[in-house]
Amino acid sequence: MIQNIDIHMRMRSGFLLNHSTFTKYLSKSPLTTPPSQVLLMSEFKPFKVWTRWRPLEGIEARTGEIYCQSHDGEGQTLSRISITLQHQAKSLLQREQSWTSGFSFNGIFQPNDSNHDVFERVVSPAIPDVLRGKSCNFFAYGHSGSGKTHTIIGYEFEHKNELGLCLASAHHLARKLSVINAQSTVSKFGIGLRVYELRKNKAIDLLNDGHECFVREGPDGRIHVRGETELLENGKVRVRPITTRPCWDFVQLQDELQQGLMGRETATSSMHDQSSRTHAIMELEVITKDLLEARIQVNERQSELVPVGKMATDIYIEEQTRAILLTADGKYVSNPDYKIDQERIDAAERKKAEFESAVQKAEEYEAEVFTATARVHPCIGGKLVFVDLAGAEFLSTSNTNAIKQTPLEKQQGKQINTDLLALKEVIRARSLNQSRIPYRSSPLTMVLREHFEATPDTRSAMILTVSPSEDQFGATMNTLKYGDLVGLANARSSFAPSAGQKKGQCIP
Ligand SMILES: Nc1ncnc2c1ncn2[C@@H]1O[C@H](COP(=O)(O)OP(=O)(O)OP(=O)(O)O)[C@@H](O)[C@H]1O
Repeated sequence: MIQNIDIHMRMRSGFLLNHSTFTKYLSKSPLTTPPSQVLLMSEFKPFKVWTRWRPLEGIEARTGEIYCQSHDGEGQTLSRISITLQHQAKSLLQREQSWTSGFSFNGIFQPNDSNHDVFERVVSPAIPDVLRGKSCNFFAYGHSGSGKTHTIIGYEFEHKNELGLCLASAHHLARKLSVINAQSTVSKFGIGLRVYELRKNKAIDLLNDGHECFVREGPDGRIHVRGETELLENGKVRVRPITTRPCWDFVQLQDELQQGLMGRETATSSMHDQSSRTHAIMELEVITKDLLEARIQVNERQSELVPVGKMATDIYIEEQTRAILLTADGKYVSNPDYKIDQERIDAAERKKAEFESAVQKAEEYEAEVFTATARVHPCIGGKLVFVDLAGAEFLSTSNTNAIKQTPLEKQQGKQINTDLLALKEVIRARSLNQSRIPYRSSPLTMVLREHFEATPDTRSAMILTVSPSEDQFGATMNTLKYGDLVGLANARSSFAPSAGQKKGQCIP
């Protein structure tokens, strides 16, 4: 029998992890985010912004190509982009027919650049960080059909040059780990793969037959993505974490990833009929067998604690309820015939404490395994996270090539746009240094918070995928404007004025 049990219920039922142990692990445990509700400027964590133009596709050639120029800033590593419509579009005002960004882009990929070129410039420099145990995140952002899936996952698995960033990174990382493994007799390092997609308010575990998971903010202010809670036959409750599949070589990982992604939902967008209708998140974490086993032990102990904690709460409530009476005029008064059985309550609390202590021990053991493995090599826990966002719908009436959608597909398109609007607001709030970042607006932004707040010394990046087709000018401009906001915030943060430097000197 499977039941969905709200994570908060575990707290109400008295299931509380030891706080210091809990905090210690959350920084490296999968799928949890730091508890910051308010992101202060001092905590602002920028990431790089790249743009990738995709080639013009057959039918698009009829409507023409956007005129695009890029300019490198003098003495800067950042570039700016100008785009102009070559043909007059009646639906747009004159001022809407061209646009120029600030110096906000770390690099611009041209239509003939391969996935391998993108990997070499964007992700490859981050691998040494991952091998030092850090976390690096890569997002593809762009409208439907602009090339996000092509970039992050890829479509041609037989051609090494066209592997998407996720697989190209896995290939690279697996090679590095095999060298490390050859030198170590103590630990064998592998890649723990997690693949899930966000559909509306749920996370779907693609490595576990599409089981539903829930994105929730815990009472500790952290975001948890956890699988279904099951009530087993022996009365045990199991809170399933999202699946981590250990992969010991690249071929195994590629098989697992491809298999998992087959369960991803695709449908017709206004641009094409194989559109990803969900946001897919792929995590590659450096793991060992011992670490995964220690995590399983933590999960087992937590599962054992849930019913015991609930029992303690139930007994307490039962005793309190028996001790009061409801009078005919609707008032609660003490029941003179019942004396609270404090011994019963205390016995249940003692049992709960015993199980809490078992959880704590399992967590401490996990920490020991982690620390001991990190002494062998610091790569343990290093993470690469790839996010293939569902494409924003291009709703312009001027798009004569738009494909017809069913009402359900239109509805999905609206949901995607709502999520991406929330993302845009988060990006805007960050770029304006607002004290409150609206991460709670959508499950997407809740999950992405961890990635947005990644440590400042990582090489995390957003890749804006854009189409050169004139009939997608508005969507392309919107994507570039998002990136511009992020890039300018990046510049502000990186070039925060030091003594003697004028405020805003590096910002156009
Ligand atoms: N850089 C590129 N080089 C060659 N082909 C590309 C490139 N980018 C995209 N394409 C092709 O364009 C089409 C649409 O790309 P893709 O499916 O990656 O878009 P998307 O942004 O993921 O769309 P959606 O959000 O609707 O899923 C695919 O056929 C893809 O192979």
